[in-house]
Amino acid sequence: MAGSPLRQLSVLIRYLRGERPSVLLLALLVPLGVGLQLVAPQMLRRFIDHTLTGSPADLLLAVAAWYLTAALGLLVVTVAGDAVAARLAWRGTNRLRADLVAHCLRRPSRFYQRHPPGELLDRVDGDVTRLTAVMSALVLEVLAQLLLVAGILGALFLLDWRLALVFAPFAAGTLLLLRGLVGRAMPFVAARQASSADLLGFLEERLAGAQDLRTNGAAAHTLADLEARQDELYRRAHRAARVSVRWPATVQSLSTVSVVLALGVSVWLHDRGQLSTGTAFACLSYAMLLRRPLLAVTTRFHDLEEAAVSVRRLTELLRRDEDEEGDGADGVEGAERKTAAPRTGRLPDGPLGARLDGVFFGYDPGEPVLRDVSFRLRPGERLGIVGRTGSGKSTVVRLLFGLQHPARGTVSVGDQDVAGLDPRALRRRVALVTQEVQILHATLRDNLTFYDPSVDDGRVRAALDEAGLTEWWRELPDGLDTVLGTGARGMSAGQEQLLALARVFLRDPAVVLMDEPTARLDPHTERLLMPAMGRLLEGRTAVVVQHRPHALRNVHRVLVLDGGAVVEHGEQTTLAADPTSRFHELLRTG
Ligand SMILES: Nc1ncnc2c1ncn2[C@@H]1O[C@H](COP(=O)(O)OP(=O)(O)OP(=O)(O)O)[C@@H](O)[C@H]1O
Repeated sequence: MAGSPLRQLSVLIRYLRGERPSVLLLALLVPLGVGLQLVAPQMLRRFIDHTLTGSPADLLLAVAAWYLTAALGLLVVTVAGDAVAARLAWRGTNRLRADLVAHCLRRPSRFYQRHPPGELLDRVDGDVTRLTAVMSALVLEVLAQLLLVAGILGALFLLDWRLALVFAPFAAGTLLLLRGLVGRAMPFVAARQASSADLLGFLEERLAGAQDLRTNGAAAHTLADLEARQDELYRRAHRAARVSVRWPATVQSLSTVSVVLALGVSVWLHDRGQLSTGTAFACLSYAMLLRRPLLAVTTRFHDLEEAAVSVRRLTELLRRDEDEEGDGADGVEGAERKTAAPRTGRLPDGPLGARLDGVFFGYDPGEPVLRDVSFRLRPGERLGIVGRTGSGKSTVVRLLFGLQHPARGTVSVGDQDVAGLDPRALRRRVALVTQEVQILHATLRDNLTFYDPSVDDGRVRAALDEAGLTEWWRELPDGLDTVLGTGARGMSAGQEQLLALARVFLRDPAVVLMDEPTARLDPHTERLLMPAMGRLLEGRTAVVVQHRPHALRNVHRVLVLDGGAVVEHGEQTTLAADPTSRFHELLRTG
């Protein structure tokens, strides 16, 4: 029974820390329940023997009363044990779930590329819920049942040592067989669970993009894809079930053998006058009782193996892979980490400049995305970056925001190397606006303050006004308390983007990074956003990435990237007026 599933499950023990009273109560209830189950056949034995020997009625009544008391006691103990175990399991798994969510929140973007939301949901909720059921069953059933097997053998020994001699090898053999079987189904269960997570990831992705799929006529293909994945899941689930069902069937047959054995031995000893009728009956009761723990443990195997696979998947998710995923605290991709030195640097108050010096960078080794990129922005200066798709524009922004670090060269903000800055300190002074805006299912206030109660409503209102959302938010039914997001009040794409700007106004950063914030907006909405963007950039150092060069406004200088290299860099007005410049050509060709 100390096979691999139980070893896997032992990692859960740390989530039960602080639950000592409940664990102690269970440690009391489990043997008590086992004891009560063991005394019942003894009562029966006495009752039968007293009946056959013509004992007085009040003695028989007393034995019957004790039998009933034991049965009632067993009921109470079982219910109490179940309640304590369930509470223990819920508290433990809640801690595990919180640990997982905290871990996911610290992971860098690459982690989310590797684990789509559907798959994470399957782990954080599906796997953890599976464990809730098994954690209570594990503590109660497996321990109690093993104890019961030992107790039954002990009771048989007390009845007649020859009975124990017959049953001990049988029980030991069955347990040994079970031990050998533990873990056999795990690879199949793991394959089924992986397939199920894959299906959930697929569903989440396709449902999120339902509108695009429908408008582009890809619905039929999605359904065909779904069918293939469902078939695969069915095949794997079927295989796992086939392997898992073998063991209960084996134990069921062996249990039947044990009852026949009990009958045979009891009748033989009874016939020879060496066993009273009551004792023969008690022996039969114990043989029947022995089936229960063996069968329970066996049928629990399936759950145990499922849980063990879930634990393995969760441990894999929780494991920190420094080389691949960064240190988890700052969202920096580890492969691009330039230095392992602690990032504790702070930025000075007041306006900040920004610069890149001879920066080389690649997401994958041997594939440079930026090549010797340099520029310098004085405090309050604004740079526009243009270039074709894939030329490396967003990557420059990601480097300045500290999401990645260069392989060679230096990226600095406020004359400090970003690689040495505390990420939280950096993000207090540098803000990033992209085309992706996440609206939380929370109040308008919380959507701006991110649950920081120290931000007063006056500042929140001022930020909304500066973003040009005055009319909109004043018409909301509950003002700042109006709940936004999924299933609540809907917002247009332009309003969402303005809300993203309001978040930045509220933080009042020294440096603003804009990565194509208007890319998903139509030209009309884009124009509506321009005044707010102008106000946000005013007086701040900024880098604005634009795919469409004509949309580039409010910048002093322009940098043109091509294939990761700077091919042009100069004053926006000068370059726009020079018909030989790349910027002029981009403006002309759009
Ligand atoms: N996370 C990533 N992992 C691997 N390669 C990436 C990653 N992000 C971007 N790239 C690659 O790096 C190159 C530059 O990408 P980047 O997003 O910086 O270009 P861009 O100029 O901003 O493009 P666009 O205008 O389409 O947004 C591209 O070839 C892209 O495929």
